[in-house]
Amino acid sequence: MIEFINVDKVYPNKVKALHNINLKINQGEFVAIIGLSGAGKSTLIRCINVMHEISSGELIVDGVKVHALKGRDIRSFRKRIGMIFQSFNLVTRTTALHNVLVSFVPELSFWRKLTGIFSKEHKIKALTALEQVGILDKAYVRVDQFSGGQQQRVALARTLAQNPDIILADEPIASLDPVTARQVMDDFKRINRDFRIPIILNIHHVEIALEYAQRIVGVREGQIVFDGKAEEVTEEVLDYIYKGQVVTGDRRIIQGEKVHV
Ligand SMILES: Nc1ncnc2c1ncn2[C@@H]1O[C@H](COP(=O)(O)OP(=O)(O)OP(=O)(O)O)[C@@H](O)[C@H]1O
Repeated sequence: MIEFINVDKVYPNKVKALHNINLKINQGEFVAIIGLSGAGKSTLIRCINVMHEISSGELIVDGVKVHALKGRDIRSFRKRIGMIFQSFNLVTRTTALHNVLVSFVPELSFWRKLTGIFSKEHKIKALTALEQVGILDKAYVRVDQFSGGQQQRVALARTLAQNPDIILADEPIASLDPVTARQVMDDFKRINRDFRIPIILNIHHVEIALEYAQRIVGVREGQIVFDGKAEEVTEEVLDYIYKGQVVTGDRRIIQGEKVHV
């Protein structure tokens, strides 16, 4: 479980990106974070794997007090969390298989690092991960010959090969066309369903978020202003998340509760 308790994040330039975040995400959930550009979505996600440190409050992941981790403990904690980026972060001049194998480099013995020879076990794990995202037949193709969607699938395979406890994705479909974006979202959904890995992603495509995620967290100006099921997200809720307006005049929705104003 991921738990934010009264979390604030203030960047060194004094921008307060998160204000008093209280959020619990359970095993197996598929959560989409939505909100305007600059609302704090990336910051929220990146605090979970300590790419950004929280400024105050507590962040607890599967019993680990993440806010108290230091040095080597941060590095080993990060290994348990898969991270997918908009830009894929692949080594483009090499094959899909090699891109997945690269994720095993930190655990190789000195001579294997030196020779670049991966074990049979690592190769099986890498090929299995490529099969899980449906591109096993392209294992030996260089990724610079891949479409954006295929590249994102390689990135997902690389993450899966690490057996992550949680998958975070920061705008994973932002640079993909709508058809390819849905294929990548299908992969996320299948992985979430088959392995019960919680998936937390931030996304600008609201209609895709509502189609795929079970739970929607709306962020505005660093605060959670909506937290509820995808089915509960109406036009009115979207107006509230994106514009701060209460369209029908009598309801305000804060963290899943409907508060009369
Ligand atoms: N490294 C940083 N240093 C200083 N300020 C930052 C940093 N990263 C983000 N910010 C600021 O924090 C606020 C939240 O940014 P964040 O990137 O989390 O928003 P976002 O909702 O993910 O936006 P987008 O959808 O455009 O990616 C913004 O005001 C942004 O300018």
